[in-house]
Amino acid sequence: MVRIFSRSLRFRFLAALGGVLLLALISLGALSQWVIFPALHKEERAVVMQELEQIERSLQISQKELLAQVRDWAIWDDTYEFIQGYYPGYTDTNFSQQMFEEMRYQLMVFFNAEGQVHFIAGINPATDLYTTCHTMERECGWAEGLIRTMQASIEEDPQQGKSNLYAGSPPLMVASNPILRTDESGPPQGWLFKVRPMDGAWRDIIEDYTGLPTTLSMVDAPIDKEVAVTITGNTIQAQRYLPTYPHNEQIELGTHLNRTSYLASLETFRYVLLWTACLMLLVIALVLFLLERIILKPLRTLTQFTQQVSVDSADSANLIKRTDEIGVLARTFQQQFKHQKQLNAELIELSTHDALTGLPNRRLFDQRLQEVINIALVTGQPLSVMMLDIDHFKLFNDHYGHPEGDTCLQRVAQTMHDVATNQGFFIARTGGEEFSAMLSATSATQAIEKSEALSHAIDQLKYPHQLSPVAPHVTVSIGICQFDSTALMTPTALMTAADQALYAAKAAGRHCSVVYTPSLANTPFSSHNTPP
Ligand SMILES: Nc1nc2c(ncn2[C@@H]2O[C@H](COP(=O)(O)OP(=O)(O)OP(=O)(O)O)[C@@H](O)[C@H]2O)c(=O)[nH]1
Repeated sequence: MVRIFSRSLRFRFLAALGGVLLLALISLGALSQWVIFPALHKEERAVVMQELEQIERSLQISQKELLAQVRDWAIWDDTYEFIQGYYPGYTDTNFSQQMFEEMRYQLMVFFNAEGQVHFIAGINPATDLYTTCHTMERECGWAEGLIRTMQASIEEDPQQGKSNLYAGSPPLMVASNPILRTDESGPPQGWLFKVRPMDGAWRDIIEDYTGLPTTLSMVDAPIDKEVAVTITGNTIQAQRYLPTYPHNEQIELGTHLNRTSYLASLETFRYVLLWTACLMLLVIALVLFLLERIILKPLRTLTQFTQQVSVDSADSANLIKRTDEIGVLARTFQQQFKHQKQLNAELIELSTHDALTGLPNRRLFDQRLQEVINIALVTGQPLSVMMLDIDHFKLFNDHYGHPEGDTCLQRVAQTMHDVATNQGFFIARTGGEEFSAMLSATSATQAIEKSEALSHAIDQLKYPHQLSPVAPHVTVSIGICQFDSTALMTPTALMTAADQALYAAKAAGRHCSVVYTPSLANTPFSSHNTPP
């Protein structure tokens, strides 16, 4: 059963479809895992990196702005005079805590042409007190470290005119420029440094400007990469590691992005994926249902139909009525069946009937005889058989010719058939001009009556037989034998006995009926054509 199912069209189709479906689902999963999800993630990284670049640009703008401011002060004749000691009122006129706070400066340092401190102004980050000094001692001691770094920078690069980031808490933005005349003629008379803290206020400005969350901190341990992207829970962070002067520390400038929208698109995609898979399953289920209804079920019915299992069922009737290919096939099969049935019937007729007379032949007679003997044995009813032979038929043939002999055989056979049908017994042509009859529920005495009816009917034909010494017309001799159930006669023995009775009839002058008696047992048979 399992084997038949596994070979069936339905199973093979289901297996193939299952395979295709599995493949499609695996492909969908693989596509999501290795193409779509990474693409979404890449896009998310690109977005956060873009935002970081925006913040970096703002930082650069901020640095340029500070540089522009320091340059503005450094290339100013007042400053030029001040650094040479010609303008004593310069500091009173131009410096105040308010100016530092408005400009968000932490420190301004003027160096003379020898690189020595000329003037310092700044707000101490520890005390928030505004101080001005001419040396880096006492009130301005807090700035000493910074000032030494600036001096090292001047020694390293007297050209200055640049902006650097200095390590610190908070980190610092430092811009410097040589002090020159307004027309920038002549050698520099010193250097001016401006320091702006990159504190919370600075971050707020950057955030206002970019609209992006910004983080800024010193890196504890050095990191050997310029940029990093990390994901923590629902947040993706991007960090840029900026070097500080004099290149021994790093500032981490970063931004972060809430992944809600990314996770939402991921969720939407998964949802779409799930629904696609469900839809695929639904479509396949629908296809299978339609396939079953439209093709497989009719095919099954057609198969049963072709196997002749349910030719007459309602399903088969519906099958015949169909207008599609299956209907055409079913009608073709039906025609074939009819034709085959007809051929079979003709074949059976040919194999069991005599071609000349149309009467049953010996084969059918022998089959029936065995059956009626079995019935007689069961029911105990009498059974008789007859053997009939046309008298001097050789003379008939010799005189009238073989074709006329055939016609005579047909007329005699038809007459005997009519009588047999009328009297209710079975008759067959079992030899050339020899016929045999079997009479169920008939004793030998009753059989004599029927044999006489047969003989009389043939006489009535008055079929001319000029050379017959018996009569001027065709006559028959008949041998009769009743089946002896007690002796358990075989069909052959029964017919042999009837043949012996026929021989006796021939011997008795023909045109008569003789019933078999045991005294005839030694009579030679099948020689009813021989007695004179
Ligand atoms: N026309 C024709 N003759 C046949 C056919 N079958 C057998 N015969 C003839 O029937 C004849 C039988 O002859 P015999 O066996 O000598 O018997 P008979 O001449 O009838 O003599 P008895 O039987 O002794 O009366 C033969 O001449 C066969 O040729 C047939 O189909 N057609």
